[in-house]
Amino acid sequence: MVSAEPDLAIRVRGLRNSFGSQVVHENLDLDVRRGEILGVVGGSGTGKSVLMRAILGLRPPQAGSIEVLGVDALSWQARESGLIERNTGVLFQGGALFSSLTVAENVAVPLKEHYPQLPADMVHDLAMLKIRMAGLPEDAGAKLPSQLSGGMRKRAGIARALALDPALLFLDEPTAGLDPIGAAAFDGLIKSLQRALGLTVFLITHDLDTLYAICDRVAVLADRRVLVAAPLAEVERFDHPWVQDYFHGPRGRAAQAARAQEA
Ligand SMILES: Nc1ncnc2c1ncn2[C@@H]1O[C@H](COP(=O)(O)OP(=O)(O)OP(=O)(O)O)[C@@H](O)[C@H]1O
Repeated sequence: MVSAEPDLAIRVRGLRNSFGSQVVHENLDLDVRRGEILGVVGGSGTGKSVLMRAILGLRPPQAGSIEVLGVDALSWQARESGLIERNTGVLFQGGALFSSLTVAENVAVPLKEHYPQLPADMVHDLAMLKIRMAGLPEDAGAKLPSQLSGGMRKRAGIARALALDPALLFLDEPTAGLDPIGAAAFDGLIKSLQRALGLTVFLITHDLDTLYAICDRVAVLADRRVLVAAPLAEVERFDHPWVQDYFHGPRGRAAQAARAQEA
């Protein structure tokens, strides 16, 4: 069960995922290093979310191996022990908060599930701490998700993802639907949390600004596998039509120019 590569937070080898006759991944390999923010990009339908769900153990693959924090994620021991679940926080697309619970109650859900013996006032205090860490005002805790703006709902989702003090954070298109200023602020939050807490972050995004602002490396999904996983400068030079369109099309050029101006 102990990994031969302790600097890797996630190690995927030979992954195959399919739905009926549709093969989404074939022989896919990916490494995520401890303490990095890895941006995961690719065209729509290339299987970014399916990959995240496989790593999280939500949908077993047809073939391949997945190690998370040195543990074989596909083994029954990993599933039974809840070890990976306790060490991972997830922000799904749209936030996936319970609409009938307040923000504080939402953040308390994983705490109550994993630590049922914790006294209620301690659960509440911990939930409020995570809410503040996510950059929300104190009074957001008592509100329902429907009473928050889209950006605040995403912060509430981050607060819940941090509830169990995870080592790994999974974010599925965290800035989708945010205005550029809100998106930049959210990028800043992810980066500062990653630094302060030493998190490893697996970040699915279509947002070029996010890639340039906070990602240490970028993995590109295409042709059913990870084409390249490397620092941006290297990925930009990768010879593949999708990569060239994405990074050197009008939006890619704009994101690069914005970065150059800030530097
Ligand atoms: N439960 C499912 N049943 C059948 N097909 C599915 C299922 N989940 C995903 N797929 C298919 O797998 C492929 C990859 O889906 P996925 O959601 O991972 O793409 P994605 O890269 O995250 O796309 P997007 O950028 O649009 O969110 C798609 O063709 C999708 O239709």
